[in-house]
Amino acid sequence: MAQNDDNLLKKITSHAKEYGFIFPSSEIYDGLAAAYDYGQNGVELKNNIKEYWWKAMVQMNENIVGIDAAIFMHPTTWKASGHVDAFNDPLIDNKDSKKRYRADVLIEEVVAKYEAKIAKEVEKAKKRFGDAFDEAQFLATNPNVLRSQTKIDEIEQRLGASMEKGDLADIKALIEELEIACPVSGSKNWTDVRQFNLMFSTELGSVAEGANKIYLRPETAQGIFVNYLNVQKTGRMKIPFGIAQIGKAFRNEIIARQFIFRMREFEQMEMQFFVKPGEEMTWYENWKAKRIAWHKALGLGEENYRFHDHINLAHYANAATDVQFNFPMGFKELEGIHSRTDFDLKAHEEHSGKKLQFFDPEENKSYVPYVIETSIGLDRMFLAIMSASYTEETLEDGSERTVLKIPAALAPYKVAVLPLVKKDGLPEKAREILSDLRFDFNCQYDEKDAIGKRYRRQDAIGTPFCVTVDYDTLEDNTVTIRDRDDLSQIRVSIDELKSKLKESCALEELLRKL
Ligand SMILES: Nc1ncnc2c1ncn2[C@@H]1O[C@H](COP(=O)(O)OP(=O)(O)OP(=O)(O)O)[C@@H](O)[C@H]1O
Repeated sequence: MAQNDDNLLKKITSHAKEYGFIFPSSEIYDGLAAAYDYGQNGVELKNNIKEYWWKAMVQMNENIVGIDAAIFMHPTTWKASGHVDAFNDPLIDNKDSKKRYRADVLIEEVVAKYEAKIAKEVEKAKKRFGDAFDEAQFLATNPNVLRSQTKIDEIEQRLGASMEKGDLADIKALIEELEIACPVSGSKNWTDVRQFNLMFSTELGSVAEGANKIYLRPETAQGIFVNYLNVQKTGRMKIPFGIAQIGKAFRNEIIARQFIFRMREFEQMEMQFFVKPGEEMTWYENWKAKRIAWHKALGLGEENYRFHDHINLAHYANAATDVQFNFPMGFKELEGIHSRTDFDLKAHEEHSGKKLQFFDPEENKSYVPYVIETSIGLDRMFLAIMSASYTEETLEDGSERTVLKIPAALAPYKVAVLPLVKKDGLPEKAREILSDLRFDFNCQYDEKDAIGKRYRRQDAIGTPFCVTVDYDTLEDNTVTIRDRDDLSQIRVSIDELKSKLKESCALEELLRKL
């Protein structure tokens, strides 16, 4: 996959719409900015991603359980968590174009340009030195690379420190020093930087009853924190233990764009792992390793992942990293792993006046646990899979195909059953096979058009296997299995069809790799 490939993102967006994965929300009214609906194939892929995550977290770990908390929470929750006072993004307007930007994103784009420069130098050197090329050595010694890297470090340190302190004047100063111009007007005529709170608010109850301002949760984590003792007591959980949750979150992002990468309504898969104070760093490293293994087991290409450790930490964290993925726009955050200390639980103790301590029978004392959080955006995971899977190929016979090489276990449909022709008892035989397979797999049946065209339709939605029923099937009870990726075809007896398909597309195979 090429970096910074706007064209690829456009292709994925239109493919996703054309093949029923993602539609713009309320499209008949010209859509709503940055809101999307998942279509008939999209919802299947999304559910499969959820299942992979849920099973890897909850089913495969005896000390992790799940919950499903309400989106609306008592408003004091968000005071305690710091979101009311500090869940802000710095925004800036260009006075000439009247366009609004996130000030930190404008600065990060300069960093991305230096990163692209480094990548270009590496590419050039690779071509020049061939097999003798030592990338690590090159990165550590090449003067152009070192200059760019120093610049990146300087900018990131300064931005991180100003964001941490909320020093808006310095963020503006940095924009001026870097001579950042508005991409629309080309001018450097900027307003001051202002804070903008990202939480959506609404009112609970009718105004007549005395309305109460409440928020749509901006993260699912707080629903876990306020329930941690309920779960611990009723589930007889002992530290260390975790609580997992999948659910919607809402953020009034200043600029929501890049398809489903940044939306105002999105879904998170979060897990909070409660540990003994002092043991958090061991667990932090442990979860980093586990989460990257979960990603890599999908086979989307190990080179597409990297960790980005935070130098400047949020007020609640004592260590944090992002799992970045090589999206069409370059490497960007896909998941965050944070050591959140006891910040949240202590804050909820203070604001609620309730004790949130765990009694540790081994130590014979009570304490507020420390927390390691893993937090991944479901929609971003969806986009990661779509970007790594989207492939345009020219086949041996010169024809073109667009194929989604989605990991088989996550594909919306695992198998399509296709009678070679629509007569002579083949459709009946195909339906008989289908009626048995559908207990184990999400299947499609298609008898319309020539077989080649039907294969293409399945390629476009990422179905890993097509089972073709032909005249021989009626004679010897065998069918052909066609592989989406290498186009190989094997003949198998109908009796072994299920087990053959299971070998390649059962979620179990993925989970066993972890
Ligand atoms: N607006 C959004 N749209 C889609 N997914 C999101 C959005 N904001 C956050 N996420 C997802 O939720 C995960 C955890 O949220 P977290 O608060 O750590 O994100 P973040 O650091 O604010 O993300 P970013 O820096 O990209 O805004 C992110 O890794 C991302 O996958």
